[in-house]
Formats: sequence, structure tokens, C-alpha cells
Amino acid sequence: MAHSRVHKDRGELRIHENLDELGTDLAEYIAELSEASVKERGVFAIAVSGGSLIGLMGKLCETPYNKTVDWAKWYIFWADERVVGKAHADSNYKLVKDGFLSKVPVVPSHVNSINDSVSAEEAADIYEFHIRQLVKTRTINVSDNSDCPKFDLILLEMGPDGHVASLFPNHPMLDEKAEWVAFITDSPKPPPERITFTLPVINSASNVAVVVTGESKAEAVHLAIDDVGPDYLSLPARLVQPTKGKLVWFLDKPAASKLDGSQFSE
Ligand SMILES: O=C(O)[C@H](O)[C@@H](O)[C@H](O)[C@H](O)COP(=O)(O)O
Repeated sequence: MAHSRVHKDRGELRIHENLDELGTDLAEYIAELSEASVKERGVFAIAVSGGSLIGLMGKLCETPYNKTVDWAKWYIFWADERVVGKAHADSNYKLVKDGFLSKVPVVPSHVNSINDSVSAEEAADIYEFHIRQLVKTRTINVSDNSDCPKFDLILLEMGPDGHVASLFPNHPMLDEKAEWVAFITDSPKPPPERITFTLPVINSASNVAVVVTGESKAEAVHLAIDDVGPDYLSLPARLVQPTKGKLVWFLDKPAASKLDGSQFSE
């Protein structure tokens, strides 16, 4: 059984015994949000990232979800992407296609991947323009207090350095307020060229889930969630603070191993 607790201002924490349990809980969570969103808006706009997240979403491709989820209503996006060809081993599109989209009947025209034949700057501009069109038609909802897109769900991972999407510690992109999709050419983690949702977009979502597994991220989890003082307020994962939406952390025990326990309520 997952141990779930609510932090006073860092959202809900779900700590799982193992990856199998985490995968089961994550599939259930996504399926429930999909159902609620389709009921309310007729569509489900979900953005994913790369890394082990896609493997952890595997149970969604199995019984019962492969039959019960309303896949025709899904619109899928990337919270960040590496600027490489779609067939390249580093491509998040390829990761999602091979590990997920090839196993469930998402409508091909609802798969919103970046243009891989242009520069990082152009790819970011084109992606943002595309998202703007979908906000106009409300395929993607709009934020109540800005013109930002309000994705039904943004799924993020966190690296051992506390980065989320392609927003890295101390990078100027953390201060970006105007753009929805930004490009970087100096990612500290290869490949260097990437596009990424900016914090205003992430924090406008209805739901944000951060999936973190493994002991290598335990310190960053502690710094992103616990009350550690002003030095870490600009850690990218700490800047994930949905304005009106709900934040949920999916952790395994090793990733949660350095969390303080004292300030949590059951
Ligand atoms: O930006 C990237 O290059 C990666 O996609 C990265 O963000 C990854 O998601 C995390 O480092 C966690 O990775 P794992 O879950 O695979 O350990």
C-alpha cells in the first residue's frame, strides 16, 4: 500500500514500497484524471516528459485501462523535448512512441510532437504557436487568471540536480515569464539543445505530478519538498507550485529516504 500524506504547501506525497506499486498507482491516477476531464471538457490534454516515467506508465497499456480509458479523447504533448530527429535514441517522442503510443489507440492527429527538422528556437516557436491554436479552440483549457494554457495533467520527472522538464538549476530560463515554450542550447545534461515548457505553463496546469524514483534523487527530493531555508527556493523542482492546480509527488522509498517526517499530516 502506498503511504500518502499531504505537505502543508508542497502538495500530496505518495510514497510507494516499490516500482510495481508506484506504476499501479500512477496508472490509476492518470486514468481517473482522464475520465474526469473527458466528462467535464470532452477531451484530456496531457503533457509528458522523458526518462523512466514512460516505463512507469506501462500499466495504462494493460487491462483494464487499455479498454476503459477513452483514448480517442486524449491529446498528448511533451513538457520537454530534446532537439534531435524523431528516430534518434535521445528523442522523447521516440521514447513515448515506442513505450506507450504504439500500445494504445491515441489518434495520430492528437499526438503533438515538435518539428524535428528546424532549429531549437524555431521548434519552440512553432510548438508554442500550435499550443496557442489549441487553447483558442479549448482543446487545451485556459488558465483562469492569465492567458496561459491549463493542461489537464503535466507529468514531470526530476533529475538528481533538481531539474524538471528541461529547466535546470541556476538557468536563466527559470525566470522566463512571457514565453510558454522556451529553447535552450546549453543543457548541462546532453543533448544540449532542448525545448521546454516554462514555469508559468507548468504552474497553470490543473494537475501536476512529479514522478521520482531511486536513491540518487533523495537529496533533491528533500531540498524540493522539506523546509530547508532560502538557499534552495530556486531549485527548479521547488518552483513547481501550481497556482490553482493540484500537485502530487509519486515517490519510491529510496527517493523519499531523506525526507523529513515531522511536518506532515496523514
Ligand atoms: O532531461 C533529461 O535528459 C531527462 O529526461 C531527465 O529529465 C530525466 O527524466 C531525469 O533525470 C530522471 O531520469 P530517470 O527517471 O530516468 O532516472
